[in-house]
Amino acid sequence: MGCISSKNASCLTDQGASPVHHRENSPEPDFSSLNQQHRVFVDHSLGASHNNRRSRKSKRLGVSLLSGLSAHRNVEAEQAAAGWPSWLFSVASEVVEGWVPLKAEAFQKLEKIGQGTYSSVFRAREVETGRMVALKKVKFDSLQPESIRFMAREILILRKLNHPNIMKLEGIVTSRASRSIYLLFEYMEHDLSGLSSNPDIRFTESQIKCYMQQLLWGLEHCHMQGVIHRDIKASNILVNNKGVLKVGDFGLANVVTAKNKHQLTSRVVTLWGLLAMECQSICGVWDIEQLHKIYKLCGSPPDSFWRKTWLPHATSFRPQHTYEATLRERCRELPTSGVSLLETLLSMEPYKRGTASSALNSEYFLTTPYACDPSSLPKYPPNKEMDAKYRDDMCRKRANLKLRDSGVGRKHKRPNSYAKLPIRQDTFEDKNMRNDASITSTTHGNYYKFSDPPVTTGPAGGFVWAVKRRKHPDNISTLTYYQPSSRSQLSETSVAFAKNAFGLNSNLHNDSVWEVQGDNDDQIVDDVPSEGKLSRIGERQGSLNGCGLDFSQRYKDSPVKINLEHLQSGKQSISGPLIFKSSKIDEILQRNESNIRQAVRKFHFQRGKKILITQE
Ligand SMILES: Nc1ncnc2c1ncn2[C@@H]1O[C@H](COP(=O)(O)OP(=O)(O)OP(=O)(O)O)[C@@H](O)[C@H]1O
Repeated sequence: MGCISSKNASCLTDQGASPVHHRENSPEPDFSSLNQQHRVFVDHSLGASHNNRRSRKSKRLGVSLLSGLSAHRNVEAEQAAAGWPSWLFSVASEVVEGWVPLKAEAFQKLEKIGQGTYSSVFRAREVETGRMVALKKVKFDSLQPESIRFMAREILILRKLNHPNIMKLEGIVTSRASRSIYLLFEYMEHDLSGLSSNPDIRFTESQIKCYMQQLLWGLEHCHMQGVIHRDIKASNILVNNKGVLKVGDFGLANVVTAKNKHQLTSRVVTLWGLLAMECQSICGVWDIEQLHKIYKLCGSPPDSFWRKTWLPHATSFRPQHTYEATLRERCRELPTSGVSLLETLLSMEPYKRGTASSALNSEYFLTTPYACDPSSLPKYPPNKEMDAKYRDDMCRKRANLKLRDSGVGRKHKRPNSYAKLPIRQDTFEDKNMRNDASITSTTHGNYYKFSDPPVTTGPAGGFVWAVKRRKHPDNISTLTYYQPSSRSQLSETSVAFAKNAFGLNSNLHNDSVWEVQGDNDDQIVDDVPSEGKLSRIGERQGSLNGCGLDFSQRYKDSPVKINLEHLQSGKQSISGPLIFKSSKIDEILQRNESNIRQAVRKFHFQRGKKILITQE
C-alpha cells in the first residue's frame, strides 16, 4: 500500500463529479488528426513556380502552414505548462487537449484488482473525498511514438464516449517528470467473468435481461459514435454494487469511418483464453479450432455466403462438410425468444446479424419476465476475473498433484463440472503447495463452462482435448501444416515467434519480461521493456509489423488448412479429425517455448548493450 508520487499536477474536486479540469469549450478529440498532427509538409516546388496565381496561393498556404505550426507550438507550450509530460503531448496532444493531469498524491493506491495484457488495475482511494476509484496503469513504451499512439487511441475513444453503461474516463494521473500514466475510473466491484464463474451465483431470467439490456445500451451508444469495441468479453463487462453495468477496456477499440471501414484488422478479439492465445503462436491451430467450435454451435455458413463474401482469405475457412447449428439444442433451457435473439446476434451472415439497437427491440425484452431494475440486483461480495483465475490455478495445481500421487503421471483429466472447482476459501489450504513450474497458464472461468476443454497441466495441455476429440466422428476436417523438423530451423523464426507470442496476450511471458526490467507496480515506472510493447503495437495497430509475421498468409489454401510459410520445413498433412499427434505437439510447443525464451534473453542482452553504449 502506498501513495503514488509525482510532482506537478492539479488536485481533485467534488466527489462524484468528473475530477478532470476542463478548459472552456474543450473540443471533441479529432481522431483523424492523431497520426498526422506532426507531419508538416513543406512543398518546395511552390517557391519555384512561375505561375503567379499559384505562387500567391503557395504563399497563402505557406503562411497558413506557419501559423498552424506556431499555433501548434502554443498548444504544446500550454500543455507543458499544465504539467503534461512532453513524450505524451508531442506525439498525441489530442489526448490531453483541454485537460490537466491529476496529482498522483491525490490518490492512495491500494491492492491490485485486475491484471490485463496491457495494464494492471489498482483500487485506490481519492484522498480528498475518500471515494474508491480504479487506477489503470497502462503498459506502453514512452520512448516509442507508435506505442504512445496506441495507448492514446484508447484514451481518445474513451473521451469520445459518454454513457451510463460505458466506463467513463475521469482523468489521467501523470506528471511532467513521469514516464507512465494511470487512467482514472469509477471503482466497479465486479466483472461478469468473476460473477459468472462463481458457482454460488445463479442469475434469474429478469436479472440476465437487466444485464443484457445495459450491455446493449452501452454498445448501442458506442456504435452511434462510430466506435467498435472488438473485445467484448465477460472480464471487460464491469458491474457495481448498485447493479449498474458498464463496458470497459477500450484498448482494442477503433473508430469506423468511411475511409477505414474495409481496412480494420481481423487480429483482434480475445479468443478463448490465455492458453489458447499462447498456443495460437504455434501453427495457428487455435484459430481453426475456435472456428470449428463456432461452426458446430452456429452451423457453417451456406454456399451463398462463400460465393458472396468479400473477406480476404475467407474461403480458407470453408469447412469440408456442412455443420448444422446446435445452438437451440445447447440452449434448450433458455426461453425461445432468448435463443432467437442469440441466433440473430451470432448469425454467420453479416446481413442477417442483429445490431445492438435491433436486439434492444427484440421480443426477448418485450416479453415477461421483464428486465428487473438494476437497484434490485443482489449485492455480491467483490469478485473479479482475477479471483476466478486464482481459483482455476489452484484447482489445476490440486488436480495435477492428485494425478501425480495416483501415479498417472502427465495424463490429463477434466473436472466433471466447473461447479466442483474450489471456491476461494478452499484455496487457502493450498498455500503451501509445491509450486510446479509447468502449471503456469491461466484459464478463463467460463472456459470450462462453455467450451468444456480439459484441465491443462502443462504448456501443451490443450492438445489433450484434441486427442479426446478423435473419438467424435463429427470433427472431421483436413488440415495441413508445416512441422518444424529441427531446432535450428525453428531458431530462424524464434524472434518472430517470441514477438508473436508476446503480442497474443501471453501474460506468462509478459510477466517475466517485466520482472527482468525491474518493473514495480507500486511505483511509477519510468521505462518499460519495448519487446512486449512492440508486439502490442503490432496487435493494437492492426498491422503485424511489430510481430514479424504475416498472418494474412497463414490460411492460403482451403479447406481448413494451415499453411505456415515461415516454418519452411517438413510438410505434413493430416486428414480426419482436427487433431495433431499430441506427442509431436508437445515437442513443438516445448521447443517453441524455449526459443521464445532465448529470443527474449537475446533481446534484453542486446538492449542492455545498447543502453551501455549510449551511456558511454
Ligand atoms: N473501473 C474498474 N473497477 C474495478 N475493476 C476494474 C476496473 N477496470 C478494470 N478492472 C479490472 O481489471 C481487469 C483488467 O482491466 P482491463 O480489461 O481494462 O485491462 P486490459 O489490460 O485491457 O485487459 P485485457 O487483457 O482484457 O485486454 C478487468 O477484467 C477488471 O476485473
